[in-house]
Amino acid sequence: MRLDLEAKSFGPRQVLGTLTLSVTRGERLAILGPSGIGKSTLLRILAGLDRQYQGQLQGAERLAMVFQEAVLLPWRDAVANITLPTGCDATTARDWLSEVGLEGHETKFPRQLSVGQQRRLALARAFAAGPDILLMDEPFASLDAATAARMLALTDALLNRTGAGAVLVTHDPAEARTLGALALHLGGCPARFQKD
Ligand SMILES: Nc1ncnc2c1ncn2[C@@H]1O[C@H](COP(=O)(O)OP(=O)(O)OP(=O)(O)O)[C@@H](O)[C@H]1O
Repeated sequence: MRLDLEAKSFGPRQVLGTLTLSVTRGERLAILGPSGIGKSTLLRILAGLDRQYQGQLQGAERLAMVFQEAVLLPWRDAVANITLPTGCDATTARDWLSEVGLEGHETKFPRQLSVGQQRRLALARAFAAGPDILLMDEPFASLDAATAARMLALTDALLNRTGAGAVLVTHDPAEARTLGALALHLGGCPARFQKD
């Protein structure tokens, strides 16, 4: 996919300026920058969730998104949390649960899972959708350091195994390095990609 952005504004306030971003299967990008600079706004444009901008988005790739909060269906068990949004069958869902270390938790509801387990369920759901590109908005934030490191390693392994590309929004350059992602730094007003 490729985004040629000219401008993104909220009302009279221009948040993002001219920038170009392209990513395909097997490639990994990280969007870095301070709080409020426009990282999530940029990711929402890439995801097709925000169409109110000047510019062009190209690409027919299959996308899946992972958010900072797991955003699960509270009244459905772990398997249904994967089958309902993705349309995959229960066997595939169980396989993905096992891939993320949630074997034995198939019939649990989100509230019966720890925060780290809920995040892994959200990751399993994202990969079960068979994405070409995984869009991730701070998926490792607000986890304790050990859990975040395990999630990062798991994400790396699953991206390797599936060949999916990734765009990671993060505050943390170390996360970008661990994933081997090309780091793009947003800065300025309106924000653009800064040269290193
Ligand atoms: N729906 C909206 N309406 C008006 N302003 C918005 C809206 N969404 C975001 N903004 C503003 O756009 C700017 C960029 O927000 P964004 O959430 O993209 O930043 P961010 O870099 O992801 O920040 P953080 O790292 O804190 O999540 C902020 O100043 C924010 O207040």
